[in-house]
Amino acid sequence: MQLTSYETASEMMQSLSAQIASELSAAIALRGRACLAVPGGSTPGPLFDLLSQAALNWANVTVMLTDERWVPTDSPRSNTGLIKNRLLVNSASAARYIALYAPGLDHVGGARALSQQVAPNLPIDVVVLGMGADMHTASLFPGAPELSLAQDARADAVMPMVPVGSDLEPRVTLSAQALETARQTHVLIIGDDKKTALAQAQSLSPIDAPIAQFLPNATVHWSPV
Ligand SMILES: O=C(O)[C@H](O)[C@@H](O)[C@H](O)[C@H](O)COP(=O)(O)O
Repeated sequence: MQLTSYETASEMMQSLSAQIASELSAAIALRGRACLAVPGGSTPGPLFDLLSQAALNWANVTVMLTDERWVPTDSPRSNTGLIKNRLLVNSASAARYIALYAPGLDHVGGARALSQQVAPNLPIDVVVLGMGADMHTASLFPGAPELSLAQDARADAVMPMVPVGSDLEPRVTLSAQALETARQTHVLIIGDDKKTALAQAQSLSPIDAPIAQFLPNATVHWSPV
């Protein structure tokens, strides 16, 4: 794991956006196309604002979420809303987007159907992971009954998940295998509570701290505020 600390979130977002753009350009130069997976939540909005303006051949980039809340895409809880408003704009509006939501299906049937769409795009070239203070990443939640299935190397590309002990909605998540096989892994976190959680995760197993599985190959980007 490499930890890069920044003084401010703004400095961190600029640096990470430039790194991602360069990694996607390199993937396009090598293979003609690139796949980018990004988190939802409250942290990455400013990263998306910058990345959407990056000069690269977005028509050859497939964008997907690392995980999605199982709510209609016009819900304020939908990560797709965030992606459409802040990433798939400017130059990045030319990118192809695979939404991790299927109207008319529940999160279990939806995960099965979406796996067929996601699998041909693997491996991911660049994944950005968020992390909660409980050490979840994507929607791999500690304590969830579905966690070990999503962490099985034979899991479908997209798996259902219901966070435990909260009133959060059901979700779908990329499987641990789909996330772990990414060619470049960035973890993006802000604040002292997440730095403490990161340190704790390094000595725990992925069952207790799902982020732990991805740290050996990750660059972690952290700023205090
Ligand atoms: O849909 C989501 O909530 C996520 O993709 C999730 O994994 C997120 O990255 C972490 O929960 C951190 O969330 P914050 O950035 O809001 O702290």
